[in-house]
Amino acid sequence: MLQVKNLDFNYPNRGFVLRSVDLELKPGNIYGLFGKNGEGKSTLIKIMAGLLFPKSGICNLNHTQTKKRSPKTLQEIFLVPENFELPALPISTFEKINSSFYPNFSNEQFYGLLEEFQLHPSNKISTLSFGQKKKVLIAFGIATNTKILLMDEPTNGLDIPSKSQFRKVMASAVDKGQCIVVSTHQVRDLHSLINHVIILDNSKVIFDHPLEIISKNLWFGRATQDMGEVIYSEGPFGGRSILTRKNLDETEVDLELLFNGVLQETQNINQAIKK
Ligand SMILES: Nc1ncnc2c1ncn2[C@@H]1O[C@H](COP(=O)(O)OP(=O)(O)OP(=O)(O)O)[C@@H](O)[C@H]1O
Repeated sequence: MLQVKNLDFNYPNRGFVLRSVDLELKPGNIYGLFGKNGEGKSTLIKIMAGLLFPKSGICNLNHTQTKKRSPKTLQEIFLVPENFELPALPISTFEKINSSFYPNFSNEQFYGLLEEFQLHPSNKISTLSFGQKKKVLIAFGIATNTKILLMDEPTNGLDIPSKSQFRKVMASAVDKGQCIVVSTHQVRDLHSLINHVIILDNSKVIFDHPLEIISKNLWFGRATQDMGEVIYSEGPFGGRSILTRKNLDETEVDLELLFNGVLQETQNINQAIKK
């Protein structure tokens, strides 16, 4: 569905932010996009949304380059950016003006989500807090039912109850055939939500695997000496570790541990997955 091939990108007069990036994003998946500060997550998401153009290589949605910004392509992509400005209008007026750009927009879904987020259609957007504005945009983004839904740090600005509300809404409200990309540092907020992990480091994609394959091949937890070879460990012996799974019972993927492990032991972890 969304194909990124041999993509390079740099801002004017700056070094490369992205180099030789290859990705193949498929419908029905929720991708977690991780990377340290400044590794290019927002840049990649903006390229996917057709807001920035690659220096070389391609980013295609269903064989059409997003940089061409054709209406047919743009009506199938929605981006919830990290920072944004919304007009000083009641939420319902914002919906009426903007929903017409998205042929699969569902009013019912949008107003249902607003209710879930305890917002009223008559609320004037300019009077809302940043977190509440973000909820308006998240609800709107989900209700667009676009083929691609891109979310850059969606839980940034949400309070603790709203973060679990976000997970609940995402799990139940998103179309199961959609392709969703969520970039965040708050890996715990994506717990039980994503089913594919992408990690950017040093301008490159260094990890790109489905959660199912990760949990099939890696073991996460506090290891004892007889359990086998530790690939990555945090703290002294007995700290949280990643092991090759072999005959060990399946464990839940610890996203934070995986992220730290991949940054330190990129090759060994990728090898353990490909064995
Ligand atoms: N408009 C811009 N002009 C020049 N350089 C930029 C611009 N926007 C971002 N950069 C640089 O590009 C690099 C990647 O930035 P980007 O915002 O994509 O990273 P990120 O992974 O999303 O970071 P964070 O996790 O901090 O949000 C950084 O070094 C940043 O300084």
